[in-house]
Amino acid sequence: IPGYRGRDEEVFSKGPPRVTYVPEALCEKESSIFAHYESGINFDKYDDILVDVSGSNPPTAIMGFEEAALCESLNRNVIKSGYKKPTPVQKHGIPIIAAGRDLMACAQTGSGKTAAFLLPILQQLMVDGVAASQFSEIQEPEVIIVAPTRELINQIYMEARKFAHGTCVRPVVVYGGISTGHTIREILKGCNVLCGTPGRLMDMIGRGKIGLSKLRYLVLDEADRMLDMGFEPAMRKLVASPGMPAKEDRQTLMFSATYPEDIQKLAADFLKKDYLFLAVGVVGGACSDVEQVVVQVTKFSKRDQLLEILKTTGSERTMVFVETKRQADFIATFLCQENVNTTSIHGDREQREREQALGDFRSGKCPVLVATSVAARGLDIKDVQHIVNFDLPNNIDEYVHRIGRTGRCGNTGRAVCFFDPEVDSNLARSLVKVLSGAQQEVPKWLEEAAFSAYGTTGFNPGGRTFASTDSRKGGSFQRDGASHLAAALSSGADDDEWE
Ligand SMILES: Nc1ncnc2c1ncn2[C@@H]1O[C@H](COP(=O)(O)OP(=O)(O)OP(=O)(O)O)[C@@H](O)[C@H]1O
Repeated sequence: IPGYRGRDEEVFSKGPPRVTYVPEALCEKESSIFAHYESGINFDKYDDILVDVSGSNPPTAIMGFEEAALCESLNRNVIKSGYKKPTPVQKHGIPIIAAGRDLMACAQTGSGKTAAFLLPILQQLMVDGVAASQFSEIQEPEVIIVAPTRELINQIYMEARKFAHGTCVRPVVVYGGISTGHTIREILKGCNVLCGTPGRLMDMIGRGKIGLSKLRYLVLDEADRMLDMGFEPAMRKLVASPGMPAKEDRQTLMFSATYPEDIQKLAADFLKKDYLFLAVGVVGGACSDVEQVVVQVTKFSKRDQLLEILKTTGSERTMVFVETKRQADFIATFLCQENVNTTSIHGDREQREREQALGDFRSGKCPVLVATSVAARGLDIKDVQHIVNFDLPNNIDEYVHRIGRTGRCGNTGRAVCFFDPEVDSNLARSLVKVLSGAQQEVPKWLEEAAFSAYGTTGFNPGGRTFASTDSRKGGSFQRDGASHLAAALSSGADDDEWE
């Protein structure tokens, strides 16, 4: 029989082929573990951002890492990471978490949210003296961290590994697109801090490799994304899993740069009643270290305009965001034909290819990365100077995350966005708000587009200078109707994790 290769061969198996990809082993050299880029000239300006903590009895903020009373190894790792002074989300977040409180924290992109939760959690594990056991067939982590994409959870894992270096706390990462056998072997070597995307995480729990009875910390990074329509069912399933401590018996921590009010309300289901809400600056505001430029285009002129921009950026790292996976392939191919060194990342590429693409971009081998929204959130890549929104997303929060891939940690960056009035006018109003909120110039034509798109009632682009908006306060935050729904539907189009 043609193609017959024996009874147990994959030829006859149903469903997608088995994933066999195993990522390369990580470099164990300290220079690699602690590799970092420098904070930028605006790092100290973080201190000028208004901070609002709401909820009862918040602990006092710390001013320096020494006040965090970290143990010696953690302190050493903080120093080796090049951190001299905490950012605002760390100054407030660290003592809140150390005090055992639940937290919903909102702080601008690139301002150090990851360390704000990792450091106090690791510190507590060190105090309690946990040690990963290699001899157990079921591993029971003290900490679970979830994030929406594979590359982001891997990055969080790398941060956890860095801060836990030289301690007996063992972080492990699990995500789709890599060999399940490999994942299980890594878990069984011992696991205190489990970083995972929801699909693979639930799979490991379902297979009985991960038990939840020792869980003390549940962290949702990009929390608004984790609780929108795409992932909410998985999160509900996770907290309802057998053995999962009730919310009263665990600490639940949520972080993001954006928090639609409806999501905040829903998030409260996962948090203790007396959770604290920490807002650094404007909830959902863009990072003001990113210079934002909006260019009016037509769908026919975009490609040439992109080429023009890339001529000026040269070998500086640039991320080009597009709306669909097909468009990503198409634009990447086009740029390669024009001799621009380009790679691409999106949900239809194999994990091996995705990691290669990100690696080539990080190293500078390919200075241009064409990406879908799968790369919009959380990724922290050195020296990304430019963002181009070739296609605008249909939701402003997504825009805020995308442009936040530059201008990180006090560095400056530039984001150009193509605005095609034929298709993008529904975003005009919120775009004007975000631009003015970040003290950026608003083009006259865009302001007009915003007026004509929505009428003038209640439209006050410059009005929101500081609006901490804990939804429990009743909220002064106004959102465009149905934008959250649109966001959920659109971002679901290229997110991870159901294998
Ligand atoms: N206190 C600090 N001093 C110096 N560098 C820091 C400090 N805190 C964080 N960093 C660095 O700043 C960069 C951005 O941090 P991080 O990725 O945690 O930002 P974020 O707030 O989670 O952003 P996003 O919203 O995009 O996910 C990282 O490279 C991190 O190592």
